[in-house]
Amino acid sequence: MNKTIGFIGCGKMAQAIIGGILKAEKVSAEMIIASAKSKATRAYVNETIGIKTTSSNIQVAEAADILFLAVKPNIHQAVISEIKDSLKQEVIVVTIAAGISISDLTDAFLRPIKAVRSMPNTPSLVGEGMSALCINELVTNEDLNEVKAIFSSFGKVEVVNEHLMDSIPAISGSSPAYVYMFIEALADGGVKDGVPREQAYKMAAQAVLGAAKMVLETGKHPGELKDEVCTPGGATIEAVGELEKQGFRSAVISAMEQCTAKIKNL
Ligand SMILES: NC(=O)C1=CN([C@@H]2O[C@H](COP(=O)(O)OP(=O)(O)OC[C@H]3O[C@@H](n4cnc5c(N)ncnc54)[C@H](OP(=O)(O)O)[C@@H]3O)[C@@H](O)[C@H]2O)C=CC1
Ligand SMILES: O=C(O)[C@@H]1CCC=N1
Repeated sequence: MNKTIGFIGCGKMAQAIIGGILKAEKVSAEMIIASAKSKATRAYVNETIGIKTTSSNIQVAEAADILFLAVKPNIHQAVISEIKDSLKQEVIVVTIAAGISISDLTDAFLRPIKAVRSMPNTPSLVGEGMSALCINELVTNEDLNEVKAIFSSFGKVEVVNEHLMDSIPAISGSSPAYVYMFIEALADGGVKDGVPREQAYKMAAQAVLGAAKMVLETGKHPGELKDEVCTPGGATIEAVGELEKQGFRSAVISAMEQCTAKIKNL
């Protein structure tokens, strides 16, 4: 792709996206430019990821054909005020910020812009991201295909109606955090029984990866796949019974409700 991709903000999520794009060889490092607040982040990104970095958000805005806003939601508005007069005419602006709506974006620019609201996740770094997108009416089919090509270079992408966007972080944007907690807990349980910690992490992570692939590749209902593991009268159903007793599923659903409530208030 022969487009300059700009990132304003280059923290954990932007680094995962840039790493994913570069690994997929979709865009070369010279075509990506990012700004960050601290010298430490700029030096780290420049040295470890190999892209150009700058302290000037305006420099990024002036260069970008596709401009990612990858700062926290609470400074989104200030960053847009700073760059709004420096954009290329046909730029596509992509926010990754949780809770920032298309109308928040377009209102802040004070002129019609091509706007994409997205919710990616950090597994983008290893090419296994899950991103949801929605667009405004100025984004053409060609623009959308270009944006989808970028997101699909580092994982899967779904276009959704904007009214669902506040619910996506709980499912796929934030959920890697809970999955890591689950992997840690599985490993701790193994360590408790004497399994060496490194082996326990590998076994737990591979079991999660394999189970996820089974859902995606067999097309079977997760409940059916669970039933296939539960040998009648065996050990797994004992674990399943205990998880139900401890409120495993309702804990996950309540956690997601908290996550979505926070997104709506960011
Ligand atoms: N982390 C995740 O898993 C996900 C995050 N998001 C969204 O991504 C966005 C960033 O989150 P995350 O990467 O976790 O946060 P980070 O704190 O890691 O990154 C924020 C970045 O913004 C930079 N920054 C701060 N102020 C400015 C400024 N005035 N101008 C330019 N850059 C600035 C920071 O610079 P410095 O490093 O120097 O402080 C940092 O690089 C958020 O809106 C979040 O909702 C979306 C999906 C998943
Ligand atoms: O914690 C957050 O607010 C962001 C949104 C999704 C993941 N991280």
